Amino acid sequence: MRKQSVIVPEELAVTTLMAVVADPAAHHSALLPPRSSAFGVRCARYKRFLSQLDMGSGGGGGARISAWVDSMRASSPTHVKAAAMLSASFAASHDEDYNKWVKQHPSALTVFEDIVAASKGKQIVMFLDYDGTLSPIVDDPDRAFISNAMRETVRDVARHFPTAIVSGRRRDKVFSFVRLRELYYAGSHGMDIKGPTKRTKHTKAKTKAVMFQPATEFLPMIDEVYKALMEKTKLIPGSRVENNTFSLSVHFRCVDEKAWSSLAELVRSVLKRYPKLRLTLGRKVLEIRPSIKWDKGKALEFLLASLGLADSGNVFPVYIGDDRTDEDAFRVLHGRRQGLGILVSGVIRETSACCSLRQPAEVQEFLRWLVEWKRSASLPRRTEARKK
Ligand SMILES: O=P(O)(O)OC[C@H]1O[C@H](O[C@H]2O[C@H](CO)[C@@H](O)[C@H](O)[C@H]2O)[C@H](O)[C@@H](O)[C@@H]1O
Repeated sequence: MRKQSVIVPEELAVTTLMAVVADPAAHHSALLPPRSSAFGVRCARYKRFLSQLDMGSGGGGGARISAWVDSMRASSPTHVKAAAMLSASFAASHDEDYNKWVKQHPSALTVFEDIVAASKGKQIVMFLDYDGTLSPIVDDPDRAFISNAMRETVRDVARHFPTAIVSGRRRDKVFSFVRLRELYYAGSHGMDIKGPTKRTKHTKAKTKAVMFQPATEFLPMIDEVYKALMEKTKLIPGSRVENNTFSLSVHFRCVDEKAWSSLAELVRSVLKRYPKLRLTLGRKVLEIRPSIKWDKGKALEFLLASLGLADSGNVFPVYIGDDRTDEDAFRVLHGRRQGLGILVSGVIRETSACCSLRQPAEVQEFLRWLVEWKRSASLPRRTEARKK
């Protein structure tokens, strides 16, 4: 039995401001593979899809920023509103909606048997986001540690399937948390890719050389903006700028809501001079990155190609992520009609993922099940081989 859910004010505030500025392009979410699905539950079709917030700093960017600031103000719940949201009637009606949503995006644990049936005969490739997926969201980005148990689970996963971590963070920072050399790492939202430095049965010698950085020309610009933001954000208590090498994160998790608009204005004023950079919104974080056509979805495609699986019909990529930036990868899977996107969320979210998991603990459970399934599936084969 799944736990009852209550939407938290933070999620509501961010979701509301996203709704105001997002691209209302229609999009359908469907279970993959959509036609030959072996899954018992079909995903619903969404009326609208909130594409990733993209506030280019040039041209109309200013107007869109104001919309963002306005919606931020409008959507920031006061304490009274927050208390009302947590009232019994709010919780009950939200639970009803949430249960409907979960029917459309079933728990990957509930439909586990269907997932492995759909992957039968195919090479599973695992793509894992880091923050909010492998580690819980915490106030201090430098302390978003992965647990030892999760690390061991990911290590086991990598023994059985080619595995990549795809993160908005700096590649070396993610590596310093995860410390598994047998994985692929795609940092800076996929703009900094490196293959495993430890050989596994999935990583042939040549994959060691995998290295791809499509945005190197932006490094001086990113560095300049980092310095400017570090200086200016000193004025906003609780704000924090993180240098992710090919992108920057301006955190507002610890900023008083009353100062959000000042922070947004300040970021806008810096970015005005850099039309080649764009701004997107994550979980209480503004992400600044080059406006090149490269994202986590492209990184997924690049990694499949590096594994020699780009055009294979026999590949089953599984992408697990919690962030809006992960939607790019979910969309790629949707477009390829291949594999499975799993959104990590305990609240209703518009997504192109087919399945859901509520939190990192459930991600770990799912990964463990996958390893167990793979081990037991290869047992008879191993026994046969020993007999010969
Ligand atoms: O792609 P991801 O691996 O999910 O990285 C996205 C951003 O994650 C981090 O920020 C988020 O997690 C922090 C720690 O829990 C939290 O304090 C923050 O509010 C979240 O937005 C990371 O610090 C960013 O650089 C990443 O871009």
